[in-house]
Parts: sequence; structure tokens; C-alpha cells
Amino acid sequence: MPSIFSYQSAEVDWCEGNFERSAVIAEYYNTISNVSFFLLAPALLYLNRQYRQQRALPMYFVSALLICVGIFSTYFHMTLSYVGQLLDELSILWALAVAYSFWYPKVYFPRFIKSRKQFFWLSGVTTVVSTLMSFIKPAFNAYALNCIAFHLLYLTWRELKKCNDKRVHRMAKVMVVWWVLAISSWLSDRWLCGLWQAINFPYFHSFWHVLIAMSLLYCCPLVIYFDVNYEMPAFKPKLEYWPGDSWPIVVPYVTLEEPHKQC
Ligand SMILES: CCCCCCCC/C=C\CCCCCCCC(=O)N[C@@H](CO)[C@H](O)/C=C/CCCCCCCCCCCCC
Ligand SMILES: [Ca+2]
Ligand SMILES: [Zn+2]
Repeated sequence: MPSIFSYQSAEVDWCEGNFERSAVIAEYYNTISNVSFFLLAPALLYLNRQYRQQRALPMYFVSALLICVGIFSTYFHMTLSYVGQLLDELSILWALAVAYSFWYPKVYFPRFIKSRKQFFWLSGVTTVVSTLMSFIKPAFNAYALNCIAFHLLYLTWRELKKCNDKRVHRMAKVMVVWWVLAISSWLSDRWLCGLWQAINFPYFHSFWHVLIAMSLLYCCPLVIYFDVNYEMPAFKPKLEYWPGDSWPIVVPYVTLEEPHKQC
């Protein structure tokens, strides 16, 4: 019986051919495209540094978990091992759980939850139960995780209804475009592999890594923007673009306008 650590012991195998470019890396492009997650975390911390100074714990915690996602996803595609697959999926689950625990707006808490502390407990218990259940059918986990994006889209839509800042609406639209491209790549790698192999282009899962990191690059400032509005009344959030508004390719981030001076 193969070990759960051994090469190709995972339940899933992505479309890219195995060991075609290296004797030790199973899926070469799927492995190296994880560099996106290693760039994403420091970019978020650097660009949103004013917010990070106010909310250091959640920012460092989620950034560290995004790095873990990168490490485990790299390990998974390098080995295609059962342990790699579970670590990849569980690191995503825990990163999302921590992000929800810190940033889920209080106005959407279920009625029986009275404080963020209680919400932490609810998220913690739900995540531990989901972690245990994830061993039942690991191949199903990725579909369940992808469904969380629909909840994020729903929350974004609810928030945009209350917001009339045009820059925020534009940023949300761009985030959705990146996500649609990302999920299309993920699904097509899963379901249309025969077609991509026939045309010798089985690289859609590596596109997914880059595209989902791009959508997170837009999603995170949105989360920060709404958090400042809800939880930090002394500040006014402002969306800015790096390196500048007039550049063709830009990265959004949030600055905090000076707190109201007390006389
Ligand atoms: C201030 C910041 C707050 C926001 C924090 C958001 C935290 C997000 C945490 C984790 C997301 C990482 C997703 C990347 C997964 C990469 C690894 C991967 O490719 N794994 C595959 C196997 O290699 C696996 O099959 C994929 C599983 C599906 C993952 C689905 C993740 C949904 C993430 C939702 C992001 C939404 C962005 C825009 C929403 C409209
Ligand atoms: Ca493969
Ligand atoms: Zn992957």
C-alpha cells in the first residue's frame, strides 16, 4: 500500500502532464505558479500599511496563512501526494476561517451571536468540524471551498448597495472579472482536460493560481475598506492605486484619512 506521503498518492491529478520537465517536480508549471501567493502577502502588508498599523494581528495572521497556502500548494503540485492535497485544502479552509472571524461584519452575524468573541467560537467550531469532515472525501473539498466565493460575492453585492463611492464599485467589478477568469480556468482544467491535452495546452490550473491571487489582490482592499467603515469610525478609508491612477495596470490599496482632531 502506498504511503500517504508518496508521489501521486493524491485523489486528484491536474491536467498538466507529470514529471515532464523535472524528475522531482510532478507538475512543473502548477508548482512554480504558486509564486503568486508568496508575492501577494507582502504586497498586501506593504500597500495597506496604514491599516496594518491599526489592525496588526489580523493582517499578519492572514498574510502568514496565505504564505502557508503557497507552501502547501507548492508541496502538493510537486508531489501530488495525499498529504499534500489535504494540507493544500486545509490551509485554504483555515485562511478563510480566520479572515471571516476577524472581518465578517457584525451586521450579518446570526441573531443568536451577540459579540465577535462568540462569532470566533462559532467559526472555530465550524472549522474544526469541517476539518474532520474533509478526510471523508478530499476530492470534494475543493468544490466546497470554491462555493465560499459565492458567499463573498453575495456580501460584496449587499455592501455595494449601501456604498456610493465609484472607485469601490469599479474595484469590485474588476475583482469579479479576475474571479470569473480564475474559476473558469479551474473548472476547465478539471472538466475539459482531454481537449487541452489534444491541443497540447494543459496549463489552466497554473493560470488559476495567478488569477485567484489577482482577485484576492482586489478582494482584500475591499474587505479593509468596509472594515474601516464599520469598525474604525475615527478614520475615513480612501481607495488608491499603486503605482498611480493613470497607469494601465494598477494594484488597489486603502489609505486612512487623518483621524478627526479633538480640540
Ligand atoms: C484583508 C484581507 C482579507 C481577505 C482575506 C481572504 C483570505 C483568503 C484565503 C485563502 C484563499 C486562497 C485561495 C487560493 C487557493 C490556491 C491553492 C489551490 O490552487 N488549490 C487547489 C489545488 O491545488 C484547489 O483545488 C483549490 C481549491 C479551491 C479554493 C477556493 C478558494 C476560494 C477563495 C475565494 C476568494 C475569492 C476572491 C474573490 C471573490 C469574488
Ligand atoms: Ca498531472
Ligand atoms: Zn493548485
